[in-house]
Amino acid sequence: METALRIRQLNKHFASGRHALRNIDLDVRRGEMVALIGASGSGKSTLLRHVAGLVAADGESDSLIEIDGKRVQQRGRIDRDIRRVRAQIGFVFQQFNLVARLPVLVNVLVGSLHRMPWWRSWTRAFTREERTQALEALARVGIADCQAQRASTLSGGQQQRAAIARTLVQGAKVVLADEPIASLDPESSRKVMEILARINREDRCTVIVSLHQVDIAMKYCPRVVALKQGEIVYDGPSSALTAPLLRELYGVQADELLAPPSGEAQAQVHVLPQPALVPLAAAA
Ligand SMILES: Nc1ncnc2c1ncn2[C@@H]1O[C@H](COP(=O)(O)OP(=O)(O)OP(=O)(O)O)[C@@H](O)[C@H]1O
Repeated sequence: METALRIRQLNKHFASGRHALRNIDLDVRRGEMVALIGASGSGKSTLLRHVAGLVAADGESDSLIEIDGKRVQQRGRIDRDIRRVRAQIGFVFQQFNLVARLPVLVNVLVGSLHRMPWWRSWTRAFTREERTQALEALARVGIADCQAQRASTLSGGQQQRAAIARTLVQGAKVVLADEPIASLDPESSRKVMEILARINREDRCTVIVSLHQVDIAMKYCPRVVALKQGEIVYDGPSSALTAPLLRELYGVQADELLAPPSGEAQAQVHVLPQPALVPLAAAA
């Protein structure tokens, strides 16, 4: 088994005293597409930020996070070589994180900066080959015709697709998408999720995507990891995650996860067979 992500004993207390992540152990195999679900405040973003090496775990813990066998952080210390590890990780955040005033093509080309000598990255002297590659990535996500526009003029869905194109140019092995569809309409959400599923299938890119809605997770991700108050309460096939099981796991909070952004896929949750409660250990 090629492990794309390994997390051991991850704990995080914020300065406020909030215990945001509790004893997280998680392995994701290369080429998996995994949904991270949970009610608001359950720790999804905090977990992804730890995986990205943007936040350090509790110092006194025996924690470890590795991507593709390379250490992101251990015992609360971000690895010195984190830039090299991050070059393997593509980020797609809710807030798009594109440079608004720059053209879409340049935003996508930023994905290739880690392969360049510093002087070229400073002058943004991209080669013809790099530009062609960026255009191909934009074509794959269906927005090649927007390449010359400023990023700020794109719709939310288009900006998210540009962020995905940037991860393609980067050659990311693992894509971390933190609520990438949270602020999008149903049609844009569908497009973004389909593109993520396609790069997972076609490029064997490991995708870990945090989502609010279970119906979307079930539609696109074979595996679901569910968090509740910083703890993994379910890790298993999305097909086994039924509405009654969610209610059992989350109580009243389940309604937040079952509420559809549109009517689109919600019916799937209800037509599934009665739940076989999957114990955590067996599901992992
Ligand atoms: N920098 C911080 N300082 C203090 N507490 C924080 C910080 N970041 C997150 N938290 C707390 O940690 C908990 C988990 O937050 P997190 O943003 O990871 O949840 P989430 O599942 O991503 O929520 P949402 O779906 O609303 O984005 C919350 O209680 C939040 O208030």
